Amino acid sequence: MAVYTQVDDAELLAFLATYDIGDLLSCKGIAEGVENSNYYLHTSAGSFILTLYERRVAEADLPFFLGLMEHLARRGVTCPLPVPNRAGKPLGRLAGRPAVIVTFLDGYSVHHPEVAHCAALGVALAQLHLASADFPLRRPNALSVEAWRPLFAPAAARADEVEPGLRETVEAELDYLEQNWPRDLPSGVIHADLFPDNAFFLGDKISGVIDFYFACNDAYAYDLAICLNAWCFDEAHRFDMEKGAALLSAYRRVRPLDGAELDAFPTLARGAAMRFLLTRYVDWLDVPKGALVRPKDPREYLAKLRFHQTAGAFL
Ligand SMILES: Nc1ncnc2c1ncn2[C@@H]1O[C@H](COP(=O)(O)OP(=O)(O)O)[C@@H](O)[C@H]1O
Ligand SMILES: N[C@@H](CCOP(=O)(O)O)C(=O)O
Repeated sequence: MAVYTQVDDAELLAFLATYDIGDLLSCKGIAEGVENSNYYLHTSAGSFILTLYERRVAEADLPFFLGLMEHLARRGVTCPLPVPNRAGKPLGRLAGRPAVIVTFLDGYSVHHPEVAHCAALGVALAQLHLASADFPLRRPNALSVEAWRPLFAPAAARADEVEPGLRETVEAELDYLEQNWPRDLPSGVIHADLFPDNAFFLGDKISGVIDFYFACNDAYAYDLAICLNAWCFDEAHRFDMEKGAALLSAYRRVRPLDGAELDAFPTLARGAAMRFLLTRYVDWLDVPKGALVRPKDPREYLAKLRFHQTAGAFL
């Protein structure tokens, strides 16, 4: 359960009194997610999500994330909308944390996506890229290739506790990625964390996308590579060619990839595996005391990285 910050009742009621969202009927910590503290709020006016932003979210970036959700919603991408408080502001403070209330989205996330889900995601991702193209704010990707070595270095000595040989694998791969990382690909605002738990479905159709707190400006094809890794491997971490083909061809029907994006894709897929391997690895070693959270296994992304190191081109 991702609840890092416990909110006491009196504080919560005082916070909710600054909103026009009816009377509180129930408030429950949410048993998913790893980054922020999320609570499900049921009020006399409906359902909402209360998010308290934790260690990886810089307060200065919140106008980008909240503005992006409003921008995408205006362009037909179903995503949560920040609810303004009585003073007209979406952002408040609760239990010492920046906090927002957003609208609740119907739908469910699929734990084991099928081919049809991957195809639907490909369309939704391409539409998201087109819809965000004229979003005026910018946020560089704070977790791109330049950030990976500084993220790993302080924790490198403990890598073999997680998996023998992990340190050497990561260091050699960082050398490769730093030398070969593609630049000047078509870029814009990307979601950067569109995992199955962040896409909601009703039937085979995507009903909404959540969790824009890693969104940033970066290469569109990198976002596609992140999704390929997150959606198109089976539970034993083996690549599923049919799902990969479904995701990529559905994406390309809405937003074609150019030659440079196709050439770069294998390296982007390696980088996308490295990025989640590293954040999972550092989180695995450092679960905050008292947090109700199930850290995600870095070895899943080590397996995906190893696949891409040997797979070469598959587009
Ligand atoms: N707007 C929303 N509507 C419905 N459920 C939501 C919404 N936002 C978050 N959730 C629920 O909360 C969980 C955690 O949210 P998420 O944004 O992924 O958290 P984190 O940033 O901590 O990873 C989601 O998996 C989902 O079940
Ligand atoms: N998707 C990331 C972790 C971020 O968690 P999320 O619940 O916000 O998607 C991973 O799987 O490592």
